[in-house]
Amino acid sequence: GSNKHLGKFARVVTPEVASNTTYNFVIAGGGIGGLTVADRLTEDPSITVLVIEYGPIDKGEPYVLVPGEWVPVFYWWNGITSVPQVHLNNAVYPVLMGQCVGGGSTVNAMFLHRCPAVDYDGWAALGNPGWDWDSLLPYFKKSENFTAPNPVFAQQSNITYQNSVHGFKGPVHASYSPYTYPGSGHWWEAAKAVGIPESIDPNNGNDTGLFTLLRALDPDTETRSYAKTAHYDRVSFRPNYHLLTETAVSRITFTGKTATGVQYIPVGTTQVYNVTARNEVILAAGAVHSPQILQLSGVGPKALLQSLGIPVVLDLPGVGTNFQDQLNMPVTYNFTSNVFPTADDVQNNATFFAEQLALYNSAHLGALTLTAQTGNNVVSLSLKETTTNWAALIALAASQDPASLLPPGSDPTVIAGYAAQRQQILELYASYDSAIGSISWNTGATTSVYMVKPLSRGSIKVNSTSIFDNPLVDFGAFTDPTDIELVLALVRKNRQIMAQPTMQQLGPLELTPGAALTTDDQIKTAIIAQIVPSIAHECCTLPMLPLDHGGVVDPNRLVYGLKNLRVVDVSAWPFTPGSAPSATLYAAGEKLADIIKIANGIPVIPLSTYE
Ligand SMILES: Cc1cc2nc3c(=O)[nH]c(=O)nc-3n(C[C@H](O)[C@H](O)[C@H](O)COP(=O)(O)OP(=O)(O)OC[C@H]3O[C@@H](n4cnc5c(N)ncnc54)[C@H](O)[C@@H]3O)c2cc1C
Repeated sequence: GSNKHLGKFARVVTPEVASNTTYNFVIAGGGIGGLTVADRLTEDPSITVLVIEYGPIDKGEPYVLVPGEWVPVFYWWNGITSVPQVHLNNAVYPVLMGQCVGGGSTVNAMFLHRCPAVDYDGWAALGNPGWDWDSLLPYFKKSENFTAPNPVFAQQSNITYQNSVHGFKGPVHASYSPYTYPGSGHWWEAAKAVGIPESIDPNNGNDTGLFTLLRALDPDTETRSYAKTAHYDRVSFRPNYHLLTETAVSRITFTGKTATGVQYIPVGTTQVYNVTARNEVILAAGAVHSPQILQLSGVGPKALLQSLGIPVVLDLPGVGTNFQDQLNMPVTYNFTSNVFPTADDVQNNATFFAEQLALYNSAHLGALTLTAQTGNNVVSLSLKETTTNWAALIALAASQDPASLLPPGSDPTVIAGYAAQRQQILELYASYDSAIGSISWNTGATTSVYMVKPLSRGSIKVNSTSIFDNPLVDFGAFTDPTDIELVLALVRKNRQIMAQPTMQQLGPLELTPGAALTTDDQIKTAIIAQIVPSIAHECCTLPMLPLDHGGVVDPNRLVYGLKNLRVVDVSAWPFTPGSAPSATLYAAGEKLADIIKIANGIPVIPLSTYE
């Protein structure tokens, strides 16, 4: 590896230094959850923390820092694909995730959005006190450094916001790109024309309606704000915060049922090291790899572990179940009279790109302040706002037998938890405040139709005893027949928006799925062929649910049946809430740091300090 032990204040350590040190906390994975918690725990100079991250530290390349130069193919888990998706013509799909310090936040599309309050309330209702909206809101504020847009620009671009729901002293920058493509106004008016209300502020607990995207963007430089800058660089003077990069945590070590540390292997080597965690081992390797590490450590469904000869520490049936993502049905167009420029011109028009790059470099303005390939506006829709057929779709979902939608032989506790979740989700389907989908036009050839509240469930299962082999990733896309109907409803809603006069002025011709496809069956056939079952919002594979509901962690995120082992990443969510994950992960990381401090007798800094 290329790590060096850089001296007294530098915290990037070698494998040898790490293994010769005893830490209070060892964190597996340096993404959003891991770095947020590491930062807050090391506020106390007497507490030592080691973060072990599989990937490297980025070098501040333009494709990381400059939104308009973003391409999500660097610092990622290259080469992981799903198992064939039975309900998608047996196609296989990439599994996009970040592999670097900062994890997904280094490579993501920078949308920084909270989810609907009722979704978090739904988490709490499933047996998780403390995870409702009211409990999370102070932590959302603590995590955030919100900068209001220039008032003239806000007026021109339909941006509204409520200062009362935002935080102004937190480490993660939240701001609006100071540029809007001219086509945006056409789409905004079209969405209004079909009756979609303008949102006052989609981060106030109701994220449905029509709004402008908020981004994880430093407004002084218009560069990415991410877990590395917010929770690592910002505190890089702390000698008690160690980071070991390009190293895989290969398993958790136990004495009896107590986690005592981890084993790790520098990537590209076979050398195994051990490190001790005096207080806790904290899992933060993301929704695919946290369950992989647990299973390799002997914690998971007994039959799976035994099939690979892994000694069983604890038979815990929920580990690796309940896998979810959100789905994207891209709809593409030819426009006969679109307005120049569009998001596509950043990619396709070298003259426009050069102009915009010069503007960005000189004044931090222009199209490169928007994440590549994206526009600025989104509509987020409840089921009732999506289709008049909503009651029939809820009835269709209610008529399913949960057990028959999970793999044969699923544990009864997992089935019970799935049934409880479905009941909760059906209530959310009936609510005007919870989104089932979102639609956004990039101002050029593509509209993204996201279905964000699936009922289908997949799984993560180890396939070998080596951390360096990919686990089997099954999205389980469309195992519940309701999900495709929801996508269909969203595709039809998108057509309604495109049919409005202000969009018709631009002359859109739908290329895919294609204007010629008009019947439900025709469109559904195209959805099956063209939908992407992931928008890199993988989650929920070590769910925070009661143990008799297939849960893996309790509301304090401690793994059931074991001591000193906690989960702080996206894998602990019970079900996917209706927007993008990162804002929630930053807030949850802040909350979990307080939970961990209290459990370990470490003084907590009062939340009021951050208001
Ligand atoms: C291309 C892309 C676009 C996205 N767009 C958005 C967006 O616009 N808005 C949004 O909110 N979210 C977006 N997301 C999702 C968001 O970034 C993730 O949900 C989030 O980063 C998950 O946080 P986490 O802490 O759970 O895990 P991660 O941030 O994924 O961190 C996990 C870390 O653990 C490391 N790791 C894995 N295995 C091991 C091991 N064995 N040993 C040591 N380390 C290990 C990984 O390398 C990774 O760095 C996007 C994600 C991607 C990939």
